[in-house]
Amino acid sequence: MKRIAVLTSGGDAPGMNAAIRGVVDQAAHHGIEVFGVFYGYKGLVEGDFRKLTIEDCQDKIRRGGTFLYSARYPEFKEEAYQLKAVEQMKSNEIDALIVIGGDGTFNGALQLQKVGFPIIGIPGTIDNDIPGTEYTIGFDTATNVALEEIDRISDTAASHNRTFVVEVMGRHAGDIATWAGVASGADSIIIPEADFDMEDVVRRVNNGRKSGKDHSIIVLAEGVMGVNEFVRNFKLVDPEHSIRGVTLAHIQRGGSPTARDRVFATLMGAKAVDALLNGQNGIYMGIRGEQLATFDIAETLQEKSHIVRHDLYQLNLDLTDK
Ligand SMILES: Nc1ncnc2c1ncn2[C@@H]1O[C@H](COP(=O)(O)OP(=O)(O)O)[C@@H](O)[C@H]1O
Ligand SMILES: O=P(O)(O)OC[C@H]1O[C@](O)(COP(=O)(O)O)[C@@H](O)[C@@H]1O
Ligand SMILES: [Mg+2]
Repeated sequence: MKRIAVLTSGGDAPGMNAAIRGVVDQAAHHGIEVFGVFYGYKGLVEGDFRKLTIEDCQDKIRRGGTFLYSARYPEFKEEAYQLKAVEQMKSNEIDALIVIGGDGTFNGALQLQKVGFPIIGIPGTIDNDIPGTEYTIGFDTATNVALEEIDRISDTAASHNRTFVVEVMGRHAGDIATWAGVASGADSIIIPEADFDMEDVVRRVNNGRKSGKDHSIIVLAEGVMGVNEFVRNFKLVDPEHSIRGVTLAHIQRGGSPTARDRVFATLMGAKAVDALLNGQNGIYMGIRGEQLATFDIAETLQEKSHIVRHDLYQLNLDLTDK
């Protein structure tokens, strides 16, 4: 193996730069060249790539986003585009590809493997929604950003004895909501993985107030419903309640990555290179029990679905049941 390529795809996630740096520096350590592909699969199809140097990666570790840029490129679901991507890599003497992204990105990589091109995945998405691994790059930073914003909102909520509904990201996954909710001591956490009853939510909020709380926080995962709809529904049960809604949106995806995101991303980047050198293909790097673990991409995507931490969700239910 003399030359490999790396790309980032789907929603950017803080820590992707650390993973790219891990790939480039580990490859240099083994005397392998790395080509950086710009704009995910779009750049792969269009041949938008160039050799990355150690200098390119210097200092990127502390920056959010991805310096290789990202794209959502639905065309890549078509075989003709996949074959074009393989042709681009072969004509540039690229022997293997490392993809950093979410479940969609992994599906794209699987197609490349099916047509005979070696690939390795690195889970990069703030959603933490890839089956198998307990952790995806960017989840820790996004959760901490959400938490910091909830803390700020709590100051103004308390000053007016208000309830705030804070909508956080996660597409179909309740991970950011669960973790930011438990970490902020929220009165209620609403996630797509669990049914909820608005009467019960209102009861918990009002019981909290009767117990002496001066404000209330509800953390709502975007996959359930929009924050305005939630506030409207809340008011149907308790029309006089002083309640406001906030959507954190893309604020959660930006900013300098946490140490956890940088460290795991670096580890997975470096070990992805080692895996290619060991002849491995079609797997992704993940974390299980705080240790590096590898998972078969095809098997994982076909047979497993992501599971939110129901124990943490239940913990919050218990703690808010007065
Ligand atoms: N089934 C698929 N086959 C081929 N490529 C796919 C497939 N699903 C997604 N992709 C590619 O991966 C990209 C990123 O997927 P997306 O779901 O947007 O983000 P993420 O990888 O973060 O989940 C898509 O824009 C597309 O280029
Ligand atoms: O940035 P966009 O295109 O508006 O997409 C928003 C979505 O991207 C995410 O931030 C990350 O999701 P992916 O990792 O699947 O790209 C989701 O939480 C959110 O629903
Ligand atoms: Mg996704």
